[in-house]
This record gives sequence, C-alpha cells and structure tokens, in this order.
Amino acid sequence: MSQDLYRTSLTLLTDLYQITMAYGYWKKGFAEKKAVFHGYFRKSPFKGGFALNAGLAYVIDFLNNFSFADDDIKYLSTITDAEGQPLFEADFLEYLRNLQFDLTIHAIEEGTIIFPNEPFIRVTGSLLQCQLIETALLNIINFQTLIATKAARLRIAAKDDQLLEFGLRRAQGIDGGISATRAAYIGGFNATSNVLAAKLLDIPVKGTHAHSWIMSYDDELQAFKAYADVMPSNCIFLVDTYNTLEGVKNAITVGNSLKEKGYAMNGIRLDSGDLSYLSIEARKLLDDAGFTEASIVASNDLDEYLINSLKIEQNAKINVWGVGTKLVTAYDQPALGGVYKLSAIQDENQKWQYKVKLSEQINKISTPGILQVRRFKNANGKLNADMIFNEEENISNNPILIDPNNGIRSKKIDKSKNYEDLLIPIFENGKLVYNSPSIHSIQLKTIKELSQLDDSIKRFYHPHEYPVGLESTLYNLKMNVIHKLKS
Ligand SMILES: Nc1ncnc2c1ncn2[C@@H]1O[C@H](COP(=O)(O)OP(=O)(O)OP(=O)(O)O)[C@@H](O)[C@H]1O
Ligand SMILES: O=P(O)(O)OC[C@H]1O[C@H](OP(=O)(O)OP(=O)(O)O)[C@H](O)[C@@H]1O
Ligand SMILES: O=C(O)c1cccnc1
Repeated sequence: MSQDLYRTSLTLLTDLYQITMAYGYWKKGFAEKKAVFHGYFRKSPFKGGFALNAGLAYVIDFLNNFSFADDDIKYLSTITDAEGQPLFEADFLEYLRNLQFDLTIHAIEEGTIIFPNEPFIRVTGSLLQCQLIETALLNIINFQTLIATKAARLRIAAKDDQLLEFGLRRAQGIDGGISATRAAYIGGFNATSNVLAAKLLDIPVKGTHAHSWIMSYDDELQAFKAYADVMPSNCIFLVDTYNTLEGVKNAITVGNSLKEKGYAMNGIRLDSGDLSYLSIEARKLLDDAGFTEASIVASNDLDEYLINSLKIEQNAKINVWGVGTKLVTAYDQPALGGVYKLSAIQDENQKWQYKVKLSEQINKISTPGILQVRRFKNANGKLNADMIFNEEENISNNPILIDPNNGIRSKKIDKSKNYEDLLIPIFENGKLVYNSPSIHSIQLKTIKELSQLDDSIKRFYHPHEYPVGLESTLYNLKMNVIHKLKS
C-alpha cells in the first residue's frame, strides 16, 4: 500500500501557525473545547461541473499515526521567537508529547462525485487537535481530488478506451508522482507506467518502449526485431522515431514474423505528428495486413479536450491513450482551493455557538452548523440535488434548498425521492470505525457515479450547475449569524 510512505510520524507536516495557535489555545485554557470544522471547496476545478473525491485513505493513515514523536518535540523546542527565546514553553511540549488523537471524523467516501460548498469532511473534537490536522488534511485531499477529477474528465472523453497514466517523469516530485498515480486510477485510468506506485497500490502496470530503444540500433526494423526476440508477447512498437507510416510498415513486418512464431503483435504507439491522420492511415495499414486486433496507442501532451476532439470530431482510430503531464500536474488548474473552516464551538454549558467567517465576497462566507450532505436521487438513480443541513435541527420532509450564494434561488425537494447522507463515520473519538475499500472498488464506484451524473454536468464547456443548497433552516441560521456579526 502506498500509504506505507505515510506511516511514519508526519505530525509536523503542518504550517507553523497551526502549532502557534494550538499553543495559544492551550495557554488560554481552551485547547480542549469541543469544536467542529468542515473541509470543502468553492469552485469545481477545470471550469467543470463536478469534482471526484479522493485522498481519504491517506488521511486515515495520517491520522492513525498522529502523535508527536520524541524528535518532533525536540525539534519544536529549538524554534525561537523574534528575540531568540524558545517559542513554546516546556509544559506545552509535554502536553503535545502526551497528546492522544481522539477526534471524531465524518467524510465522504473516495470515488464519490462532490460539488462546491458541500463539506467532504467534518472534524469534531478538541479545538487544538482540529487545528493541528488542517494543513495535512488539505494537502492530501486537495491534490488527490484535483487529479482524480482530471482523470475522471479524461475517462469521460475516452469513453470505453484504455487510459494509461504516463506522468511520473513530469510529476511534482516523488510523492506528487505516487499520489497522482493513485488519484488517476481512482478517476478511471486502467494502468500506470509508474512501477513503484503500481507495487505500492496494487494496480496494473503497463508500458511500451521509448525512442532510445530504436535509436540504439542502426535502423528501426532491426530494433523492432530485437524487441520482438526479447519480449514476443509484449510488443507495442513506437513507430514515430523517423517516419511514422514507414514505422507502421516495419511493425507489420515484425508482426508477421511474430505471427509465424505463434505470437500476436499487441499494437503500435504514435507519439508525434497529426494523431488523427496518422492513426487513420496506420489503422488501414494494420487492417490490410490482417492486424485488426492490434491496438493503436497515442501519447503526446494529451488532455480531455484533445482526446474528445480526436475521437468525436476527427474520428481518429486510437483505442489506447497514454496521458502524462497534463494529468499529473493538473496542467490547466494546478490547485484545488479546498478550505477548512470552523463552524461551531461549544460554550461552558456544552451549547453550540455557531461560527461564520465573513467576507465581502458572498461565496467566501462560510456556513455555520454541524453539517451533513444529503444527496437526493431520481427513480432512475440519477443525481438530483444535494442538501446541506445542520444535524442539530429538525428538518422538514419536503425541504427547500437555498443557493448559499444567492438567497432567491431555491428548489423544493419532494419527499418521495431516495436519498443518502454522504458524510459517514470514519473515526469516533480517535478510533477508526471505517474499513477503507480496495482501490479497485473505489474505481468501480467512480464509474458508477459518473454514470449517474447528467451529461449536462459532465460536459467540458459551460457545464450545467448541479443544485447544491442549504436546507432553509440552515440558511436562516446562517443569515442570523451573519446579521449578528454585522451588528
Ligand atoms: N489531430 C490533432 N488535432 C489536434 N491536436 C493534435 C492532433 N495531432 C496532434 N496534436 C497535438 O499537437 C501538438 C503538437 O504535436 P507535434 O507532434 O506536431 O509536435 P511536438 O509535440 O512538438 O512533437 P514532438 O513530440 O516530436 O516533439 C501535441 O500536443 C499533439 O498532441
Ligand atoms: O506527453 P505526456 O502526456 O507527458 O506523456 C508522456 C510522454 O513522455 C514520453 O515522452 P518523452 O519524455 O520521451 O518526451 P517527448 O516525447 O516529449 O520527446 C512519451 O513519449 C510521452 O510523449
Ligand atoms: O510506456 C510508455 O510508453 C511510456 C511511459 C512513460 C512515458 N511515456 C511513455
């Protein structure tokens, strides 16, 4: 499991300000006040209509190992303030050394479609612990959700074709490469070229060969022949080193000798030039030579727009797509803006005090409450609307959803609709109560979820906005808290 990488103590994987705030809470005597935070994002990435939730398994491993090791404490004791004095007093560091993770966490499962403004995670427990986990939690989920979303968009474009992830060489560092491979698989990729990720994650590993193989021989035909000698049942020939269509002919020559020996040539790979024209011509050559089953793999700066154009507008004859850079770097949107906000805190009488962060920008005003996301579905299983509500309030059987960014937009939900509450228990008072599904079942979930999402929300240009609203009691609570703060 790739999570092995996260099984040492990563408790210091945070911003210093989380620890200074924790120190402040401790000093002021409210470190253990009960608080609730939610993680959510405000805008779907890639100008799209949805995101695909990923990263929870890593969050679980991070939290399972959440404790300050002796050398963490030792390091913290060396941090100094502007006057060169230790920033943290020894008793606080002792408090951290003895800290037992005991948060309660609810989260949306990986492979679930999620939308702006709805919490994908809810964290309940001591203010100090809630604060200390913020940065790592956002680091993990923002990246994996971003890449899983990109992968899901590529899956939409590629329809039933094979998608291979080729991104490691261009990924953002080592963990960027491994996390991206994981997220790509969750989003619907069939295999990766990344051997370490494949081993750690138990996912299929695949690949062809590079131009250097061809260049290391005097000519292309010799290079193909040598490759076929060594790996007769693993032959996808890269045909574009010198002249693509001549390369296809050489592949056919070697394919014929393989056939005589009882092997099938698996296919060819195109990596430059006009992929549409070349794939159509290559298909004709292969079919005419009897290689109707041979695959045509394409790579070279592919993304969902190009795949869509090649398949739909240009009728390209490509059935396997190798995608690297634009997937693993989320090229057109390098970060998901997921945030983590305090929404309630208990007073001395254990009564919730609801909290809101104000902003001049209405979409940046946070939502108070102990929130849950209820997803309503039509009789045919298609997603209909998501309702965010406060678990502390009784809600009507026929709730009204109000757009959090526009109070005059509302939608009535009729009570006959099926629904599911998406935030499910993951940790209860620090104890893991959730069995992480295998990565293969997460991918199956993704495929099912994508099939339940209307095409108008999946389209790449100006997608329809899926209805996500605050249940009306929650909307009123939010307005009240805002008005109180403003007065
Ligand atoms: N039919 C097509 N329609 C739209 N874009 C295409 C088509 N075929 C190829 N492309 C894209 O055009 C871009 C340029 O490809 P091309 O092979 O001409 O240049 P290159 O990438 O610089 O070549 P090389 O890989 O040899 O350096 C690539 O992003 C490629 O994916
Ligand atoms: O284009 P990507 O989506 O990132 O896919 C991975 C790329 O990596 C390899 O190229 P290589 O590193 O040999 O560079 P080049 O093909 O650009 O010369 C491969 O031939 C693909 O073109
Ligand atoms: O196996 C391949 O064809 C491959 C692997 C990584 C990058 N580009 C291509």
